[in-house]
Amino acid sequence: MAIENKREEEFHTVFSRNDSLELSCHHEYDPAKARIFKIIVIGDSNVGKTCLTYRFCGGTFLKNPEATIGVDFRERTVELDGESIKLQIWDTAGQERFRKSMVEHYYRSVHAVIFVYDVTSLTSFHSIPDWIEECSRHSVGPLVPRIMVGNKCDLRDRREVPTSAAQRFADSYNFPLFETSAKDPAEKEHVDAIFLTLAYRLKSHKPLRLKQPSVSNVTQLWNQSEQDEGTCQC
Ligand SMILES: Nc1nc2c(ncn2[C@@H]2O[C@H](COP(=O)(O)OP(=O)(O)OP(=O)(O)O)[C@@H](O)[C@H]2O)c(=O)[nH]1
Ligand SMILES: [Mg+2]
Repeated sequence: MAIENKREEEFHTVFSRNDSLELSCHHEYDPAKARIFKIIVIGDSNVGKTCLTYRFCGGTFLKNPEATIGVDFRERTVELDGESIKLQIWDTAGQERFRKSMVEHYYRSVHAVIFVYDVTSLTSFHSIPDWIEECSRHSVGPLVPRIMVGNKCDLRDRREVPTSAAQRFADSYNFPLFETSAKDPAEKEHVDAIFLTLAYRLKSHKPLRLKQPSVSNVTQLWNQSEQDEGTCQC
C-alpha cells in the first residue's frame, strides 16, 4: 500500500496523558481487535521526541512542548493491508530526573525502539550508544526492531551531525536511519512513513531489509526495491 494513497479517515488517533501503566505492558492478539504494538521513543532531552510523536499521532507540530515527565502515551491505529494495527507510542522523558523511576516500564514488553537524536546537536548523537546500551541492559531482545531518527533537519544552517557519519553509525548497528523534521510541514508524510515502516515490520514479523547503506527512504523499504539510492527528504 502506498503511503500517498493512505486516506486520512483510515487513521484513528487517540491522545492520552495517562499515569496508569496497566494498559501498556502487554501485547495481546485478538483477531476481532486491532493488534497492539508498543513502540518506545528514546533519546536525549530536547531532541524532539514529543514533537515527532505528536506529529505522527496528531498531524501537526506541537508548539511549546514541555519536557516530558515520565512518559506520555500516544496512539494511532492504522490500517495495513486490511488489518488494523494499533501503535501505542511511549514518548519517554529524556531528562534523567524525569525518567529514572520509569525506565523499567519503558522497556517491558516493548515491540520496537526508536532512537532519536537532533541533527543540530552532536552531543545528542554521541549519546545514542548510551541509549542503545540502556536498551540492551533491559533485556530488549535482538529481534526487537530498532531504528534511528535524526530530527530537526529544517535547521539546515545549524546542522552538526553529517548524514554520512550518522549513516556509518547506523550501519554499524544495522539500524535503518531516517532524517526528518517534526516541524517542517513538508515532512509530515515522511514522519508518517517512518512510523508506518515500523508498523509494517511489526505486522509482518519480517526484518527490514536495506539493500545498501543509505538514508532510508520508506518507499524503498516498502517495496523492497532493488534501487535504493535514498536521500534525505529535507
Ligand atoms: N526546528 C525544529 N525544532 C524542533 C523540532 N522538533 C522539536 N523541536 C523543538 O525542540 C524542542 C524540544 O522538543 P521536544 O519534542 O519537547 O523534545 P523531547 O525530546 O520530547 O524532550 P524531553 O521531553 O525533555 O525528553 C522544542 O522547543 C521544540 O519546539 C524540529 O523538527 N525542528
Ligand atoms: Mg518530550
